[in-house]
Amino acid sequence: MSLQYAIEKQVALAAVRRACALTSAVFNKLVKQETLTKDDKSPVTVADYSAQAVVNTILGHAFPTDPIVGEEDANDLRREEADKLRNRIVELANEALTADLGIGDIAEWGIGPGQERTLEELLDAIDRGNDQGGRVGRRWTLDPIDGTKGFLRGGQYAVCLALIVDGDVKLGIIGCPNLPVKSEEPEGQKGCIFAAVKGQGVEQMTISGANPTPIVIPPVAPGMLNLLESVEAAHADLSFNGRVSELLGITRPPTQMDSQAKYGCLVRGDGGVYLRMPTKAGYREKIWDHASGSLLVQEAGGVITNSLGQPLDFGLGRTLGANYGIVAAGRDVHALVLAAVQKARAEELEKAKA
Ligand SMILES: Nc1ncnc2c1ncn2[C@@H]1O[C@H](COP(=O)(O)OS(=O)(=O)O)[C@@H](OP(=O)(O)O)[C@H]1O
Ligand SMILES: [Mg+2]
Ligand SMILES: [Mg+2]
Ligand SMILES: [Mg+2]
Repeated sequence: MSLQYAIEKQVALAAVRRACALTSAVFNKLVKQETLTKDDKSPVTVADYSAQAVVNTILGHAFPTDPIVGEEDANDLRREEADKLRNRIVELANEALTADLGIGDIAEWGIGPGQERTLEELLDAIDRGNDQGGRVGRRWTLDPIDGTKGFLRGGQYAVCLALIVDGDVKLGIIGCPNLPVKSEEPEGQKGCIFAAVKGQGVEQMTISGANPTPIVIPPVAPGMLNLLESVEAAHADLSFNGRVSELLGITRPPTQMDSQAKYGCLVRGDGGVYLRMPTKAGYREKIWDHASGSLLVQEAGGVITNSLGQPLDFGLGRTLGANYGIVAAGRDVHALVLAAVQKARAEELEKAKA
């Protein structure tokens, strides 16, 4: 008997691998040489659109009735003046879709030599990401490039794809083209993929899908705890994180890193705590920014909650609803971290009253 979600995992890995190859190619060919135009760079790049086109094309082929909650849409691309951008997307997406079959790939998923798509097909594929999410049914959620700013800086970014059934994340993939395979060798081989299936644990493999290796969050040696946090100060309250570190007696500096690559680092033990508190009232976290990471944490033996200690709810729509931040850590440290977060929050409220 085959494992549950085995086909979904194979297809999702194929899609994420092709999107990772595409984003790496864009960085090497266009970003490094500064040939992206201003329009390509802000607020989303040609790589975000092309990667979403590739992943949604493959999902649409393999699972034609599954809705997709994707970050991007093709509205701006359909404008007359976006013709250059459109041409680039067709070129990049087709290069990725028609590349030779790799580990586990099957041509029936619409990939491999000769499987070019037209501009209209690719724009429609991007717009397949327009599902509104919800409590009932099966759907995918995609962040074609999480950490777009990290991507443009040549730092960390991730291609993130998850399958959600009745609000519960069943499969989560995070592709990190720039992440060192071994954290102890930061200048060594780069590019890894993390894959988690509910009830089946987490694997780390190379960016080509080779050497899948099960991983669990290792116990943290005393004094070795540190925080994994955003690079962008607008995305997380970094001074709050400083106070939490102080309360926990953490002396190691935080690791600042863009994207859900942070969740990959957490599960393999590069830093013991993921902490992300809101910076401004009103911002709601998007499901594609945390679905894959949340399953990784749970399947690697960790705990992920909001700052009230409640589970994250992926059945509310495109967002996680009211934002009480996100706290993730190994099972042995999560309660300690949560207590420190709540103490720091109470101090803040006291100060605001005074
Ligand atoms: N105000 C605010 N608060 C919280 N989060 C926000 C905010 N604004 C944006 N975003 C989302 O942050 C995503 C990037 O993830 P990170 O914050 O982990 O990495 S980073 O260091 O900020 O790049 C980023 O994902 P991408 O858009 O895919 O890059 C955003 O969805
Ligand atoms: Mg974005
Ligand atoms: Mg994102
Ligand atoms: Mg994104």
